[in-house]
Amino acid sequence: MKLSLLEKYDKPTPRYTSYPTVPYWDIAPTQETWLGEVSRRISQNREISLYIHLPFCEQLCTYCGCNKRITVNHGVEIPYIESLLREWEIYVEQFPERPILKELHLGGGTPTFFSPENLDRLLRGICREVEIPEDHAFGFEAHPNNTTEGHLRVLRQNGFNRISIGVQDFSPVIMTAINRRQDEADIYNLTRRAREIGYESINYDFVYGLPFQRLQHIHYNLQKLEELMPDRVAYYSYAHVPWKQACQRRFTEADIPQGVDKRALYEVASEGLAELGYRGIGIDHFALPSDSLWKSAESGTLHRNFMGYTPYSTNVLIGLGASAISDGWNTFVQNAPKVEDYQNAVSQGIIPIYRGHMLTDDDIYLRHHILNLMCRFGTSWDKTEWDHHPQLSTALGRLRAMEHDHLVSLNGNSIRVLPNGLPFIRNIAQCFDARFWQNRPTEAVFSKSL
Ligand SMILES: C=Cc1c2[nH]c(c1C)Cc1[nH]c(c(CCC(=O)O)c1C)Cc1[nH]c(c(C)c1CCC(=O)O)Cc1[nH]c(c(C)c1C=C)C2
Ligand SMILES: C[C@H]1O[C@@H](n2cnc3c(N)ncnc32)[C@H](O)[C@@H]1O
Ligand code: MET
Ligand code: SF4
Repeated sequence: MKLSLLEKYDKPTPRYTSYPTVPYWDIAPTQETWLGEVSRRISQNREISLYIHLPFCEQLCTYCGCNKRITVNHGVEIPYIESLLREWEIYVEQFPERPILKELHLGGGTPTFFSPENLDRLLRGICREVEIPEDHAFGFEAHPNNTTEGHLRVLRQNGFNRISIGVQDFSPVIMTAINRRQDEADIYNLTRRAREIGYESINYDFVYGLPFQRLQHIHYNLQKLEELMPDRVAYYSYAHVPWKQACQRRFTEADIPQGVDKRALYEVASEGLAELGYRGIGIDHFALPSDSLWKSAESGTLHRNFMGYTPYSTNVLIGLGASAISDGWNTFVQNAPKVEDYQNAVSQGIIPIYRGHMLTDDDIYLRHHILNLMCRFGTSWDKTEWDHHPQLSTALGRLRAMEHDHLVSLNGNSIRVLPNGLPFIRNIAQCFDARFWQNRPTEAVFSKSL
């Protein structure tokens, strides 16, 4: 990659898991409005997705950008499960019909911090109220150092067919640098057992740009990938957001690969993955051609929400738990991030809406183009849009500079991302982010785009 391009575009940029992005949300709906909206959408179409946030971890990984709570006290498990079930009950009381649960994701923190028995109790409580279709995608984030045979079995019995293993990097020196205890043998065993028990899709999460990470570490990861061949791989760019995550302040900037050095890590990883037969999907995702994510990318039905890329686009995504985000297509809400605040509110029958947003017609219009760019690397419009959406010509004005840099090609009524532009897809999508350009942040909010 040319240094000049990298210097020009490697700026703080949203990841576009939503539009508008979270810092630009304005007015949250009331609980009544939100539940009314959920109910209205389910009466149109019963398919829903569910995200459950399980925030506890025993040990703090210093690179981590997620909402987590570190504790070794497992006494927190049962009260937290009770809160989740209570929150679910608030939703269930409002459902006009029995929803069809198409997608279920347990994220964290560390879902496998919870005992298999407690997870079983949670899932039975959830699934009692829904229909589960034959073609469903239930997955969980598994920490290799504490996922047991018991977890694999109990989750499989509850319909789970996907597992996402947090590998991050195979090299012990990198694990030490980020204060993460994890054994290569655990990843091997977990992968093998998950296959034997019947999980259909195994994903590995990796991160590039971690402190002290060099090309040799990426090559080592590729060697392990060749042996283990998970169905999917996510290779995330390390999001360095020390203003938000105090734990990241333990790294000095000099320890963290940046600029061309960081970019080279990704390029070696993605070339290596291609040689192993993986296909790139959107940003930072790869899948074998047999995997549903690749099939949906091929057929143009790929979708992106708060959980990242997904083959499904359901009517409503409900997020349960501290900090969880719900997406009702025209309305977003996020729960209180602090565990205590979340639990106190729920115990009083209140969904702790911490912030949210009701999309305007302009937001909905611009999101359409941003989703097309993030999922399909191009977007188009028809003539009438010019008259009704003045933001279109403003966005195209911004894209001309990128055309000059051979990142995109603009034709009468469409744009297409060129191969040179793929690394800059977040920057390209940002041309349509009217809220960003109207009110550019004066302080650090987003991680850098590369
Ligand atoms: C599957 C688990 C989730 C991951 N992220 C989210 C979930 C539910 C939710 C989420 N992630 C971000 C936002 C901010 C809003 C937005 O960009 O639209 C939300 C609501 C972005 C984000 N994610 C991470 C960081 C440090 C940030 C903020 C800074 C930035 O814009 O980059 C960390 C992180 N979490 C997840 C991933 C894959 C990841 C980093 C690559 C999972
Ligand atoms: C859910 C997944 O999010 C990724 N993840 C967690 N924190 C960060 C960060 N700061 N930057 C990039 N990726 C991160 C890990 O790969 C984890 O497995
Ligand atoms: N906590 C688990 C891990 O680190 C899941 C991914 S990080 C949210 O492996
Ligand atoms: S990376 Fe996973 S285990 Fe580590 S602190 Fe973050 S959520 Fe917890």
